[in-house]
Order: sequence, then C-alpha cells, then structure tokens
Amino acid sequence: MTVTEEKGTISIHTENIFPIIKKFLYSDHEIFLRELVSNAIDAVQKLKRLSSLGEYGGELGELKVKVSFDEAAKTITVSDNGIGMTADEIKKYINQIAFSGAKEFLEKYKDAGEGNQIIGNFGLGFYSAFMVAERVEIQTLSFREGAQAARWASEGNTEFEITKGERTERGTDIILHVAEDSKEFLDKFRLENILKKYSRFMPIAIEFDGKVINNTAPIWAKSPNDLKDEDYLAFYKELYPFSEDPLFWIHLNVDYPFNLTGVLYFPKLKNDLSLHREKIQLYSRQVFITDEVKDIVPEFLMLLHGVIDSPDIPLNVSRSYLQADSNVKKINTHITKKVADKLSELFKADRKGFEEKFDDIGLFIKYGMVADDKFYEKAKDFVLVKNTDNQYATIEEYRQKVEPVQTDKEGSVVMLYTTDPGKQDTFIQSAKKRGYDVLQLNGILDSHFINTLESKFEKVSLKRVDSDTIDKLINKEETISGILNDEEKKNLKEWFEQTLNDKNLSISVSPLPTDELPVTITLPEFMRRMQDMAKTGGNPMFGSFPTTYQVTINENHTLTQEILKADEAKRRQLIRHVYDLALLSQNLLSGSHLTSFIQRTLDLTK
Ligand SMILES: Nc1ncnc2c1ncn2[C@@H]1O[C@H](COP(=O)(O)OP(=O)(O)OP(=O)(O)O)[C@@H](O)[C@H]1O
Repeated sequence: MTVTEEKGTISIHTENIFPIIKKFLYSDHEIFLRELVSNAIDAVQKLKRLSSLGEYGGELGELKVKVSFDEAAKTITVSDNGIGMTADEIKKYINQIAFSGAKEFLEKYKDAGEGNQIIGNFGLGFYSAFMVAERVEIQTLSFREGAQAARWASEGNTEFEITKGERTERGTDIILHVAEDSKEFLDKFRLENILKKYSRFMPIAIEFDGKVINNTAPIWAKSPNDLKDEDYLAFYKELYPFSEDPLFWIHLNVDYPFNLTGVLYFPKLKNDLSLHREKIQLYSRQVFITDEVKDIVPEFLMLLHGVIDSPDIPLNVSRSYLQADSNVKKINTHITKKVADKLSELFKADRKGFEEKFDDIGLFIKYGMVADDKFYEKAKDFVLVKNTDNQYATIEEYRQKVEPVQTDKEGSVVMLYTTDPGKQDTFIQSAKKRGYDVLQLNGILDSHFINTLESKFEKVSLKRVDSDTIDKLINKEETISGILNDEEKKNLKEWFEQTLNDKNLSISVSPLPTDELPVTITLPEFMRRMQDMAKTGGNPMFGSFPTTYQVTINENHTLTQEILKADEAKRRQLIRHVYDLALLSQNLLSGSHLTSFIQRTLDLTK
C-alpha cells in the first residue's frame, strides 16, 4: 500500500455543497470542533472494536484524542490514535462525501454487539471544518500492517491533493489553517469552552492544554444496577453545581423501537415555573447536541432536569421537521409514560414518602394532568389533595370521604377548597362546623387543575369556601326558615345599600343559621376563577371585569334584630359595624375603615 501522489477533484453531488454547509447545516460555527472530535473518537472506538474482534493485533496504548492550537501558525489540530486512514480510504471516505464510512463500518459490524458505540451519522461532519478553516490538512497513518502515512489537503473548494504523509504512529491529525474571519477560535478559553460544552461526556479521553476535559463514563451510559443513589446525586451536582438536591430520578433505558438512554431528575420546584426550563440536555451517543429540547420532551416535562441521549433523534434539521418526526413523537410518548410509571411506582411502594414529597412534586404532576390527557389518565390515581388538617388523599379517596355529607340536592359532590387558610379561616370554621371538609388548593396551577378535575370527574364540583354563604355553598334540600317578613327584609336591604353606598356590592337578605355571622361577603366562584385564570395566563380580559361582591345579611342573627329596632343613628353605626366585621373576617379591613372600626368598637363598649 504505497501512496501515489495525486491531485484531483472531489466528487460531490451538489456543486455548491460548501455554502450549504456554511449557511444551513450549522448556524453555529463552533460546531466544527464537535464534529472533528466526534470523528476522532469514532476512529479510536473503531480501533478498540477491531482489537476486541481480533482484527487488530497491535498494542492499543493509551487511547485518546488531543486538541491543540498554535496561535502564531494559526492552526487548530485534532489528533487521535485511532484507526487512521490509508490514501485509498481518504479517497473513499473523505473525497466521496456522500459515501459514509461510518455507515459501511456499522453495516459490517452491526451484529457484533457494541457497534452502537460509534457516533452517528448526523451531518457532513468532516466538512464542517471549512466553516472556520481556509485550508484543511489531514496527516494520517492507518492501523493496517505495512500502511504508509498519507497526507491530504484541500482549500475547501472541490480540489484536493494527496501526498505522502509524515505521521509515524497510528492515527490521524486534522490540521485546520484557520481563516482570517475565524481567528476568534485561536483562543484557549474559547476552545476549552466549546470542548466543555459539546465533549464533556464523550466516551474517550480528550486532552486539551495538558489536561483531560471530559468524563468518559457519565451515569446515563451505565447500567442502573451498577449505580447507587450517591452516583445519581453526584452526577446531578456535576450538571447543576448550584442546585439543591433533586427529589428523585428516572433512569431511562430503551432499545426498542428506538434507542434512548438518560437520567431525568425531579428538582425541587420553586413557584416560578420559568426558572426551571432548559435544564434538560440532549446528547447523541454522548455528544452534546442542545439544551433546547422543546420538541423532543413534552412541555410539562421541561420542568425536569437531566440528560437524554438518543442516536435516533434527527439532528441538524428544522424545527417543524422535528415535530413531525415519528421517532420524536414516540420518544415523547415514551418519556411521558415512564415518568407516570415512576410516580405511580413511588406512590404504591411508599405512600408516606410520596405524601412527604408531594408539596414539591404536586405542581409538576398537576401541570402534566392539565397539559396531557395520557398523563392525566395515569396520574388521576396518584395525584393527591391535602385538606386543612394536612391529611392527604387521592381524588377518588377524597370523593368517597366527603360524599355522605357534601352531596348537594342535584347529587353532585361539592368539594370545598381554600386558597388561603389564614384569610379564609372564618369560612373554613363555618364549613367545619357543618361537618364539611376543606381542601388546600393554593398552588399557582390549581385554578387550572380544578377545571381539569371538574371536566373529568362526573358529578363533582369544586367551590372555594368563601364563594357563597354556607347554606348555598352546598345546596341541600333542607331550607332554613327565616324570621323576618317581606317588609322588614326590604327595609333592611335599603338601609344597607344607603349606608354602605358602594355600587360594587350586591346586597341580599337570607335566612342563615344563627351561629353564622350577621353579614357575609363573598366573591362568586365563577368570577374569582376568571380572575385567577387571567393571572396564570388565561384570557386577560377576564381580569378586567368589575368585581361584584355578594353581601348577604343573615336575617336570623340577633344583631339583625337590633338593627331593625334601632334609631337611625344607631342603625347606621350597627350596619357599618357588622359590615366591617365581615370584612375583618376576610382580612379585607384596612386603612381609615379599620381606624373608624376600632373607634366605633370603643364607643360601643362605653
Ligand atoms: N479522525 C479520523 N480518523 C479516521 N477516519 C476518519 C477521521 N475523520 C474522518 N474519518 C473518516 O471520514 C469519514 C467521513 O467523515 P465525516 O465526518 O464527514 O462523516 P461521518 O463521520 O461518516 O458522519 P458524520 O456526518 O456523522 O460525522 C468518516 O466516516 C471516517 O471514515
């Protein structure tokens, strides 16, 4: 195998392949380094493979890839001690772009097990060098016995030359003569940063500036059986040095119908969902591709952290193509299923532990249920609700628990909830007095979650505990009789309207139990929901509706009798006072109203 000197023209199918590479394939020029280092790693892995198959009998030595640069000579060099190439192979693999050497190699060795170690076919790897180089040189010596060193050079047009090479040891140097407009890459920090970004977990040691920059065996490439919790936690810290420990994780390992490995972590979610996005990194055989996994991972799973590695995700293609890709869809479905299964498993295996973590994972589960029907179907059996006594229950358990007391006359189970146990305490106590239970639903997604539940569960409705007076909250057959006649009621309503003089109040007189407050202020459920939805991304128009509060006068209360009997001055004072008490019970009393309330109270006790 001797090298005959040769000049020639590269056979390519499209004349203008280089501009295409430059403009469309890689918008980011720094990718050239990922591609060349990937090729070098491929070459090393191919050699390992040949050695294990007995097709290479020589010493392997310390297998590695080395990246170096020379600012004065304006070169960047990627070296490896992999299989190298003969002059013929250069012609075949480098010159005939359309011919993929990796493909042929895989074809030949695909039955040999570990074949999937070879970095995939995801672009026009080698030629991306011309995005930054005005001339590229290859110095290479094949592992084959008796092979001669060969050199190839090209200036990125379709012409090339092949001559005898200078390498004396097996392997390849790719030498880039960096173009004037790409001099920024002749910089230690720039190169190191690019390497750390794309090559941090590549499977063969990469040396730069005297040190190895990568972790060649990240946990997702290992078998879950060989890993302990500490390993997962340590890897999490490696990925996100400043984050709190995750709650738990899922090790993904699929080989059919597509290849996918990865580890997804459930972080402790803060109440700001936007903080958590873009934390999942996508790899293809340990080569970093992107952290924009929007189209690959379902929206609600973007809250997770971690790594996904799949050679089956098409890369360097447009967004819309990615969305339509059937593998991507399958991956999406698979991840959703895995996550749901993991949660279900945790729930079944350790209910108590699940309850303890629920405050942290609840947001995530609810997000999934609101966003994804398939996820909802699984999650409805393990999503938990918590009542004001901090007891947890699944939706079905809860429905059964409250059904005997909280079914209204239409046969609907009314679940009551509070968004603020402190502020709504009066209402909560009043509900409890009647044997009702109250849930705490105060998360940022809960208003959406409530809508989802109501749409899925038949004959279940949810009402905030302060959205109506106790008798109407759960409207039962039984009626409480009132003690006032129509004339008295009419007067009462008018006096309240005159005294309070606020057009945003809708005043009515109702018979309530005597132990209820003389006046109750409520904001109807539908109105408040609209406001809540507007806050968390619904139609903002709803938020600008005028707010009308329901003011209900309890005709059975003794203070109401007092109002009827009192002279005008006293009456005004009492009306203001019972109204202020209602405000006070909702923490709505402030400013001058509060001051005059205190003064009035002092006057009354004189
Ligand atoms: N460092 C190297 N050592 C040995 N062979 C190499 C090296 N770099 C490239 N080659 C050969 O050149 C071929 C073409 O490389 P190129 O990067 O263009 O495509 P690829 O690696 O097959 O696919 P990809 O587009 O995924 O990179 C490789 O398949 C390989 O046979």
